[in-house]
Amino acid sequence: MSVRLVTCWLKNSTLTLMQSRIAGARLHATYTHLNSPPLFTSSSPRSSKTSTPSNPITTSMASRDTSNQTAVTTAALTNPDGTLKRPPSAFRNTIEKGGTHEPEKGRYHLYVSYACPWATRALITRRLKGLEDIIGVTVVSPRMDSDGWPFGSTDPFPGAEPDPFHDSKHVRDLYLRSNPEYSSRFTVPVLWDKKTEKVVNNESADIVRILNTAFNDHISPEKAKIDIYPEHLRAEIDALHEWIYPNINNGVYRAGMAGNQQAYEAAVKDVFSALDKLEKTLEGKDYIVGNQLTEVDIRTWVTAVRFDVVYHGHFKCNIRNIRHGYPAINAWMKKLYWTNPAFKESTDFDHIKTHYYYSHPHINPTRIVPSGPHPHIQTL
Ligand SMILES: N[C@@H](CCC(=O)N[C@@H](CS)C(=O)NCC(=O)O)C(=O)O
Repeated sequence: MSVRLVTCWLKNSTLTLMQSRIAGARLHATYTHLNSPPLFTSSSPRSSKTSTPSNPITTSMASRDTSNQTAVTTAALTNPDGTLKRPPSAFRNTIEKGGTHEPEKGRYHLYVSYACPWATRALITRRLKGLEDIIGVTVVSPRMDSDGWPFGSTDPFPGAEPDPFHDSKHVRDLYLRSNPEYSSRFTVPVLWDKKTEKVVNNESADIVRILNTAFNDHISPEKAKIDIYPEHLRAEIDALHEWIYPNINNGVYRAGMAGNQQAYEAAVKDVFSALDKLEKTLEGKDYIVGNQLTEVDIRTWVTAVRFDVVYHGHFKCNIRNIRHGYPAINAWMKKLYWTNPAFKESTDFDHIKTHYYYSHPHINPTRIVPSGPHPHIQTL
């Protein structure tokens, strides 16, 4: 029997498809990998024609747009040495005035899963910037099947919705509508252009920055003023992404998806060393950088909020938990949840727990979703 396992992992510039073969009780995985260059560093080359300081999404994204679309034809799980591998995101276009995708009210749509930390980055940013009337959202079922993320019409699950515009059964149908030749992973989030029927971008790190600035002329001055990647903090933000992404955001996946003991132990060590460092960074502070909410908070928070609930158990990141082991991280995480509706309203623990425990049968073959732990963040 051949089973395609898909998981929820990424880098700010990568995505993951796992395809593995289960023969009897044995699981054999084949892996491919493509490295993706880091995005949006302060020193990234930019096109002076299309890039402005306030819009860090560049034409270099567009020029990379199709380069990897057909490059990954088999799924990646781990390398021969047991470490996690992942291919890069394929659609890297932007929304900008004068570009292929112009900022327009009602033209764009986000397809997300509440379970996915990368999709949740986009949801939080949309809410934070007050883009609810500008960009629609559709939430898929958290239970991935052999065709990937199903819409609510295919897999009725509380909170899961049908595709409002097409007869899509799965998110993959959108990708194939956009590009029938597409042969890589069918990941969320997807930023969709209803006018051109194309995926604009499927990389959450890009989408967060697109939403940060592209629609500023369409929202209230108050919301337009919110800038989560401010010029004066960019170097610091970029430097934080350099260690938070590999060791925390992707670190938990490196631990959970490790193919052997050695790879697992190395990953877990990285996770907890980085959490120790983050704890020190957050002591006495409400935000990770400076005195204001930035994209680093958003990108780190989506992992932190899943930590005790799924990464501690399902991904075996169980040296400490956030609740008891990291008071400063815990306080920062809870404060954002309870004081900023963008965070709480983008979080659904039922979708989160169901997705992880259901969708990785190589880790949890019974697909039983554990009763605990209760998401402690819900208690003040
Ligand atoms: N590059 C993406 C990666 C997103 C990603 O890996 N999403 C996972 C869910 S958390 C997914 O959709 N996986 C499906 C698959 O691998 O086929 C991003 O950051 O936006």
